[in-house]
Amino acid sequence: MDYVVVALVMLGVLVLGGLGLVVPRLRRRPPVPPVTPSSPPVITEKPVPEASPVSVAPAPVVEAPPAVVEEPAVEEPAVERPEPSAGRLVRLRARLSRSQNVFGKGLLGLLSRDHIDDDTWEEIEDSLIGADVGIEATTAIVERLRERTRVLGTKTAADVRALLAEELVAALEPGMDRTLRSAPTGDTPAVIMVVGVNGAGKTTTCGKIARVLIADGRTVLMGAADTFRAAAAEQLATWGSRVGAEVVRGPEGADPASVAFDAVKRGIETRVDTVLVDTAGRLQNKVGLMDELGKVKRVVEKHGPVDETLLVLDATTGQNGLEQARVFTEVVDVTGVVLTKLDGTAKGGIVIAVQRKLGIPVKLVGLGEGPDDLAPFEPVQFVDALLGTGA
Ligand SMILES: Nc1nc2c(ncn2[C@@H]2O[C@H](COP(=O)(O)OP(=O)(O)OP(=O)(O)O)[C@@H](O)[C@H]2O)c(=O)[nH]1
Repeated sequence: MDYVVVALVMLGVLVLGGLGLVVPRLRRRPPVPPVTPSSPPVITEKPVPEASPVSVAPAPVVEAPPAVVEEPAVEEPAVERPEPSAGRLVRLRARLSRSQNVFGKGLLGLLSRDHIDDDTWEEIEDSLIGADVGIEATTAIVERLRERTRVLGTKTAADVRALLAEELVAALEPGMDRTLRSAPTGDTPAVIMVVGVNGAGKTTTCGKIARVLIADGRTVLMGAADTFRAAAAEQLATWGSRVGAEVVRGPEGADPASVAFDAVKRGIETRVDTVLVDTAGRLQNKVGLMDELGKVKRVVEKHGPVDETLLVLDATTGQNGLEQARVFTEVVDVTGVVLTKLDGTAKGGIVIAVQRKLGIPVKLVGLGEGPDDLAPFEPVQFVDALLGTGA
């Protein structure tokens, strides 16, 4: 019996001991059974917690299209702030690199020779003529240089550079008035007409001038009186919208004089400082078209005098452009020249020829296709750029 009691006690101890071992183990285990049923969501959740912002995003993104923040951006085509006009020639001086080769390297090299004989002087003349300075101006420049180098006994490169610079600046007639008459008279805006042959860069120049004026604090309106070429009005409208300038245009083929008249009328009503009138390109030998240009001017003058008539000349057309220019000056009283595309030629000397032939100041120069690649012309800076730094 005792044995039986002892065996039962031992059995009880064993059972209790076994339970004591098992229960703590069960407790230590992660609560697997509850986890297992919910494991599928856990798996999704794993990437999801990190990914949730993204995967949640699709929902708002669906709404995003209407809310696309681009819409307001489309509404207000951020009005640009053009670069100030001051210092542009200095900034763009490298654009004259092709001309710099002629003037800076070529001429300075010749003039710095130890002994300048007649052949060298002829080479110097050829360089100037090749750079479109024109025969008359070249003769005058070389004569003065010959005399001054002889009298002064100039030898050093720096002295030669200074002499050449002086002569080129003198040939550019620095005393000419190059201010752009763009200031209103009382309540009447200044009117600037832009004329020239086809493709010289008139529309582009109108847009660039608007930017120059706006940069200098003026308000501007443009009239698209180039009604031949539908794209011209479109082009002008684009230039205008970029700087917040109103553009007045007529239907395609409309009378350019009436569009120009309406533009000035609108400019007076809205009290802008300056009205720019773009005209269609025309060949100087087309009498009808030249008469039409005269008419545009006369009609605009019903509002008051035209303050500035700018002739746009393509510098790459060289001496040929001068004949065209002369005819324009006869039809409309040209008050200033804009020489475009000087960046694309080695013939920067055309500036000298233009002024000498026409007796009209070059007021602005185009040095590239960029919106702010138009610079007020300044003889000393221009010559400095032609001769290049360190030359
Ligand atoms: N490289 C260079 N290109 C220029 C310059 N000025 C204008 N152009 C380019 O010359 C081309 C003709 O310019 P437009 O302004 O359309 O000429 P336009 O005189 O109005 O032409 P029409 O209305 O057909 O007579 C364009 O491709 C301009 O980008 C400049 O200074 N440098």
